[in-house]
Amino acid sequence: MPLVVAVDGPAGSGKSSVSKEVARQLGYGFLDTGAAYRALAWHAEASGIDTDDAASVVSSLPSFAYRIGTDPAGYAVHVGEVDVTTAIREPHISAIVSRVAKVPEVRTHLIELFRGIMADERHPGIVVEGRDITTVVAPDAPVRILLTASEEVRIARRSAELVDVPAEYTGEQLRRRDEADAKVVDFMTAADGVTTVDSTELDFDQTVEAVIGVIRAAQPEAVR
Ligand SMILES: Nc1ncnc2c1ncn2[C@@H]1O[C@H](COP(=O)(O)OP(=O)(O)O)[C@@H](O)[C@H]1O
Ligand SMILES: Nc1ccn([C@@H]2O[C@H](COP(=O)(O)OP(=O)(O)O)[C@@H](O)[C@H]2O)c(=O)n1
Repeated sequence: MPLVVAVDGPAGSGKSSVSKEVARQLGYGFLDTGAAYRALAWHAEASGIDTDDAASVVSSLPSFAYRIGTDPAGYAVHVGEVDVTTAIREPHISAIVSRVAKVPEVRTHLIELFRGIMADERHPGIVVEGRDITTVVAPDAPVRILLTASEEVRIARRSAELVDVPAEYTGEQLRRRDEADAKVVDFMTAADGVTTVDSTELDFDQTVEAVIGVIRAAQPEAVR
């Protein structure tokens, strides 16, 4: 089993970009778990399923042919033969993803898939990021981090990525999604043994350094 670095946090805190860069610098694998929930929402929509109906969402699981690599340099997400890497980031997917993520059968199914990917990892470590990694997916991970930032900063970061979308819409959507997601798992407060990294006042490189610092403190032999 590789060394697991578990990272949770709210939308726009930097989980994905920071975890990917940490993995690259340490020669580890990287797993973005949110991509699977997004891809399932995409798949349900593409199959003409009503994402408000939990039973229909569950019925789409057997045909959900999900593939994601763990190489931080070659990040790509596929459903069957379709490359959905860009499509799953679109605002209309962000708007419906919480509906599929709250279905217990969906979570059980995807958590099993994540654990399989972690067990198969060939790099010496893997950085796994999402909402329930430190508490449910890998509660025994030797390094567990909650990556946070103020809501204002998180909205500003997401808005900077979505230049064609009005900032008020992006802000409202991010707030609404965090609120819905927080009813399913708590990713706003650090569980016992989880170290908080607050990136509000840090730039990207400083945040990467802070996360590597937490890994170094917990596992000195893992980081030269
Ligand atoms: N500490 C930081 N300072 C400035 N920008 C950051 C920082 N961390 C992440 N970003 C940027 O903010 C945006 C959102 O980060 P992302 O990794 O997608 O967050 P999450 O996966 O938590 O939603 C990205 O454009 C990323 O490059
Ligand atoms: N471990 C996880 C990861 C994501 N998710 C769900 O997947 C959605 C997309 O996650 P994401 O990490 O891509 O979202 P961002 O933080 O990048 O905006 C979240 O809004 C949650 O509904 C989850 O329920 N559990």
